[in-house]
Amino acid sequence: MSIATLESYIRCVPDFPKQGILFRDITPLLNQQLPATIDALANLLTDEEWSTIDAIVGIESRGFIFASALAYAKNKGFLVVRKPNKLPPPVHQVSYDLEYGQDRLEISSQFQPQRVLIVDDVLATGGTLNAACQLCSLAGHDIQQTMTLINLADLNQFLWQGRKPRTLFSYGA
Ligand SMILES: O=P(O)(O)OC[C@H]1O[C@H](OP(=O)(O)OP(=O)(O)O)[C@H](O)[C@@H]1O
Ligand SMILES: Nc1ncnc2[nH]cnc12
Repeated sequence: MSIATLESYIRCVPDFPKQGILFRDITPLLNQQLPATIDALANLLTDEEWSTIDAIVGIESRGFIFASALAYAKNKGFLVVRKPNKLPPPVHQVSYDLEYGQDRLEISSQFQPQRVLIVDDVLATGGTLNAACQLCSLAGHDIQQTMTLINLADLNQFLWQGRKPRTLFSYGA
């Protein structure tokens, strides 16, 4: 399955959830092409790169879909970055800006440091992925790579320690 064919399952919805936002609806892709999408995401890293990863960090909530499926496919551990007041203590917290709003994210501080890949569905302004990177660092994890299904490249120039995220579908820039 080509990347262009997979991309055709993403629906563009103007002015959702607010005027001026072009929302990328991944639900048709999830319904029709989830296994092929997970395979394509897994192929964004080489076997050598996968060998450097102990656990995949998923960002609530759409990030959980891809991160947990990748953890299963690549036989890796799974860690969660969650919205506020969902995780029991002890946690680390970071506040950040969204394309449409403000939020806070948390990670558990109960786990030993691990070599991680951070995964989300969409990279828009980069606030969420940046917050997840900060949280992983606070928790002592070693960030090997970041990955998103979609990069809205007009809205960010995201780099973590000089490295670009791995992305399947990039729009703009
Ligand atoms: O790059 P940014 O501007 O930070 O935006 C990207 C984030 O926005 C969406 O999350 P949302 O908070 O809507 O949560 P959801 O996954 O629960 O729908 C999306 O799933 C990303 O996590
Ligand atoms: N434009 C967008 N489409 C889908 N999810 C998003 N999350 C943040 N911005 C988004």
